[in-house]
Amino acid sequence: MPITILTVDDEPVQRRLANETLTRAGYRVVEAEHGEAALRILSDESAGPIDLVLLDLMMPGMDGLETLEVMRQKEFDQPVVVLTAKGGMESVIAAMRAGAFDYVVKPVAPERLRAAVHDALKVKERVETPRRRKGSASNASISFDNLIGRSEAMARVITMAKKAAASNIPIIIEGESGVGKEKLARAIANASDRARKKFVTVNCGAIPKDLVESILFGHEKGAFTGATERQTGKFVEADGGTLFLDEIGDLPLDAQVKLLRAVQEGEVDPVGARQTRQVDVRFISATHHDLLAAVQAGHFREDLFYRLSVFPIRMPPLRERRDDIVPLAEQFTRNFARSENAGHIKGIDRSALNLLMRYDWPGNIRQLENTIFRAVVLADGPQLTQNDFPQIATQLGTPVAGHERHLSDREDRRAPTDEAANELSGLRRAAAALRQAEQHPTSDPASDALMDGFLAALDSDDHIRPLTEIEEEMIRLAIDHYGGQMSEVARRLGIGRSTLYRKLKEYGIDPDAMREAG
Ligand SMILES: Nc1ncnc2c1ncn2[C@@H]1O[C@H](COP(=O)(O)OP(=O)(O)OP(=O)(O)O)[C@@H](O)[C@H]1O
Repeated sequence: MPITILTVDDEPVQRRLANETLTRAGYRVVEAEHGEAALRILSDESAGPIDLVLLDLMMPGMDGLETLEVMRQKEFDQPVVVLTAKGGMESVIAAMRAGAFDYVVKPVAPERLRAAVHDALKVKERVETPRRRKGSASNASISFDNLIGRSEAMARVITMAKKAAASNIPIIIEGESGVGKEKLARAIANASDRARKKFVTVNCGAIPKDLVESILFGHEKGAFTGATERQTGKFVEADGGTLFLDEIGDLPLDAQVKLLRAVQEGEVDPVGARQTRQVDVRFISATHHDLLAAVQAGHFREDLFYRLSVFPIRMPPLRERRDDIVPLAEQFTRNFARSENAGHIKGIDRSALNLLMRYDWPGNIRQLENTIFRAVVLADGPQLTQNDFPQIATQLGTPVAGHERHLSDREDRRAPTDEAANELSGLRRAAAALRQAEQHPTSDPASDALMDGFLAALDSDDHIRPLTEIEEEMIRLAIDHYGGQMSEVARRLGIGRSTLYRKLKEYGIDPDAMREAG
């Protein structure tokens, strides 16, 4: 079966252009003229599997972003490349946040489209290969020693978790999705005296409501229609070991009653069984909800809450422990370079690390891990650089610089594309950035220049800017770029530290204030 791409665009001419390029590259193409039609095709099994979706963002009715969001809710996990008109950066950023793999600007240059599709399919294929992605240590070897936690916040979490590991008290780990709650739970279990016993996980949010009891507590053969075999519940499975109740806040109220009994008495009643069964289980629960608020709203039983949260541990999101970003990124790079046979990648450079440090990571460590995976699979050079993170660069407002470079790595530079021909030159772009800053007086032109990682050479009237202004901006840029490490700043600028400090005074630059404003 050839690889199939679904192109979704309300404009027939655009569809035809994209289809020609894709068909010529050997793909099978299926078309939809709006979001609803695309979702119908994705749900229709007789239409055959769809490997990738090329999605226009601007469409009447359900637009591209809405379509992407519904796709993700319905768990259609095909990579999505979005199409945008020039100037549609806001919706591109939103689409990237919603999980789009890449974007291409209309009019679409054939090489650019082919490169985006090729890259997306390459990452998809690697994700789907059965061999386990080794970004992290395997479950059995997870210990406090291989948990990365250089930040103070994470060091506190680990100290608390070590204390909890020594006892048998129920622990609840609170934190956003992807912060590492399960990983911490495993480290606790592996450091406890139950280390050699089972660690059983239940995702309470993923169990269908009418199966919760049977999955947790088990059932006898014939206990209900469809119970053709006896099933040992998760509690019995974990007997003697640790039971990890993930997303505990999603447990339905009636299952909470039974859970309370199991926690209090150490007894479970398999569905349809005549006798109760004693179990010896250590509980670690996790939630991304505010469980106390759920108690107050009547969605979670107060008695169960107090039982489970004897020892609460709050895991801060990655954006509150930025010191962990660099060691995590370095470790993921090393591990993926090994597991993905990308031995040519020796590490990750400063420019990339600086970019990753500036991003907020709404999907936390899991998102960072996936981002590095994608970069390792696609990078050609010996080091990952900021150009290998076009998605992050786009969301940070540096799309052109990041993306353009990303393109040029893959395109024939001798044959300028329509898109390349339409790009503004560096100088013009710098002037445009400055003009934009003028139109939004709250934003400071210098910091805009910092954001974009380049210095504007022209002012709003297209005249060359004075050297002193550029020097001041360059110093600010360097402080930002090297995270406030002043000896590095001086070295890179090619001046002595005392000259640097004199200039800071002259321009009224306060590196500490800059760092805090971060
Ligand atoms: N300290 C760490 N060092 C290295 N890798 C980590 C660390 N914490 C988490 N990870 C990795 O990040 C990913 C997400 O971690 P984990 O599944 O534990 O998060 P979670 O908070 O339980 O997520 P969810 O709430 O979505 O279930 C995993 O692949 C895990 O191996």
